[in-house]
Amino acid sequence: MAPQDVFTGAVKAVSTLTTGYPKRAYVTFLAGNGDYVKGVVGLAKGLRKVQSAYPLVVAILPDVPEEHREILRSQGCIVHEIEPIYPPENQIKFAMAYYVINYSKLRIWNFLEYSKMMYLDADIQVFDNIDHLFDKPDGYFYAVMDCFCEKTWSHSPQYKIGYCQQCPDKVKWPAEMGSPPPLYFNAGMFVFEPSRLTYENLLEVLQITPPTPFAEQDFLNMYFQKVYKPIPLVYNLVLAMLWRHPENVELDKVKVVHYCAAGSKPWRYTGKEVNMDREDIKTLVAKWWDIYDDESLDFKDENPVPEEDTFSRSSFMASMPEPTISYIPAPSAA
Ligand SMILES: O=c1ccn([C@@H]2O[C@H](COP(=O)(O)OP(=O)(O)O)[C@@H](O)[C@H]2O)c(=O)[nH]1
Ligand SMILES: OC[C@H]1O[C@H](O[C@@H]2[C@@H](O)[C@H](O)[C@@H](O)[C@H](O)[C@@H]2O)[C@H](O)[C@@H](O)[C@H]1O
Ligand SMILES: [Mn+2]
Repeated sequence: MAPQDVFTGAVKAVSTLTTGYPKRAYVTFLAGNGDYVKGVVGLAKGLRKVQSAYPLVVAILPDVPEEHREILRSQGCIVHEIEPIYPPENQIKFAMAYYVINYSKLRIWNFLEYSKMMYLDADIQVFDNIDHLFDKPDGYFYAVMDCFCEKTWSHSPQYKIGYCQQCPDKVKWPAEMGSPPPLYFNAGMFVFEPSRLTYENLLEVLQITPPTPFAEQDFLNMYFQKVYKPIPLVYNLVLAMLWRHPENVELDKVKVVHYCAAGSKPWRYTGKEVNMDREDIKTLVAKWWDIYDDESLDFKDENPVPEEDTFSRSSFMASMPEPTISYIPAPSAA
């Protein structure tokens, strides 16, 4: 079966069958014992600030230390340990060497207790409520279009001729190069449906797909090409858009900011890298810190439950209908 056929024919997630209630959640990914855990804490607090109705699940690799896992639980996150996924043997030079760990993100398709999820990178912040995206019709893959103008794309034919899907009429795709590349999304944010069938097929297809510079982002673009639906950039502002395509950006309307430009990770920000001394970047980094430092946004655990109950409680909560009130995650599931 071609990838997209498997996707559209996918079996609904178990949760819809067992509870009748569509279980929804945000999900992010955390690897290593470094400082990305600060990104996840910021994201958890940002979702609380916009009163999201859904919990934040964190897919963590085994190398995330217990201390970091505890920090995440104390912030109301539901912590799921996953096994890494590696691409087939290859000599590829990834755009960033650490991108090889990002294939592990694919485990989230196996989070079958949820019928619909929104993946958000840990270097993303949500400044306005975006719960409505969960109501988008099933059967598609929703994400924001990326930009090809940064040096990270210098390996690509589009970069070499100065073509970018964000401004397809500026440098037109030459007819002699065939049809222009299909619309390409940034994989830092997307709305998807967990499914056993899709999950197993993703892993099968991955093992026969030669890796490419943008790792799992390239792979996901290939896999979901036929069912990909672009959504407005207000849902994932890739920072490079500010200097590459300012005409496409209305900063005061942006709901989600993706701190993916080199030097823009707020928890590591020095302002020294190219473009990092821009006033809009300084403002966006400060906005991230305002949330991270806001103690009123810390999770209040009214009825703590000992850790060993975490999973039983979360599976119990998994069978309960979604809370219709603001973001109060399973008291102890986190
Ligand atoms: O050391 C790392 C590197 C990456 N990540 C996770 O992998 C995602 C993708 O990496 P990154 O956001 O740095 O890629 P970019 O969007 O900047 O290309 C991050 O947001 C994190 O969720 C992580 O947990 N630890
Ligand atoms: O592993 C590949 C990564 O590729 C993407 O990041 C890139 C991409 O957006 C480029 O277009 C930008 O130029 C670059 O800055 C940025 O880091 C995703 O954000 C990330 O989640 C992950 O999938
Ligand atoms: Mn990112």
